[in-house]
Amino acid sequence: MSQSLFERLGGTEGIIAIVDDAVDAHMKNPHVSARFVPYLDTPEKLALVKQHSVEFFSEGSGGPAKYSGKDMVNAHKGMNISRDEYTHVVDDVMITLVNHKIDEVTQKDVLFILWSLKEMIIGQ
Ligand code: HEM
Repeated sequence: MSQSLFERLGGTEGIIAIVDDAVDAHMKNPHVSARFVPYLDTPEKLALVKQHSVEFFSEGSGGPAKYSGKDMVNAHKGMNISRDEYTHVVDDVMITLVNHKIDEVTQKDVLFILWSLKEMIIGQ
């Protein structure tokens, strides 16, 4: 594999588009929408969370960005996210990757990263 994960996700532009569409999908997914829809009332906060998510996936995939958000435990602290909610968020991300025509090896790479973060996100 010669291209980095960052490159295979379409670089910064690609990751921005994926994060936008994944967050839209969370807003429409009845299993998790209540977690995300309130951010429509605070667009600056929504933009910051999206920016942090772009930085997170850029840095984690070999891109140039420096992540400036909270660590995964603290970012989700006090939310008591369930395993079911976690699975729905991962589904939304994977469907977004398919919609963006991201190849299957790259889908697997992202899935593994999301899976490896699971216990930092559930039940915090
Ligand atoms: C699947 C793995 C997940 C990853 C990699 C992830 C990643 C992130 C990142 C990078 C942020 C930004 C943190 C910051 O701004 O400091 C964030 C925030 C957030 N995440 Fe997640 N997340 C995941 C799963 C979930 C799930 C399952 C939910 C709820 C169902 C969720 C709900 C939220 C919310 C509501 C915020 C905004 C928190 C705030 O107001 O600062 N996340 N997440």
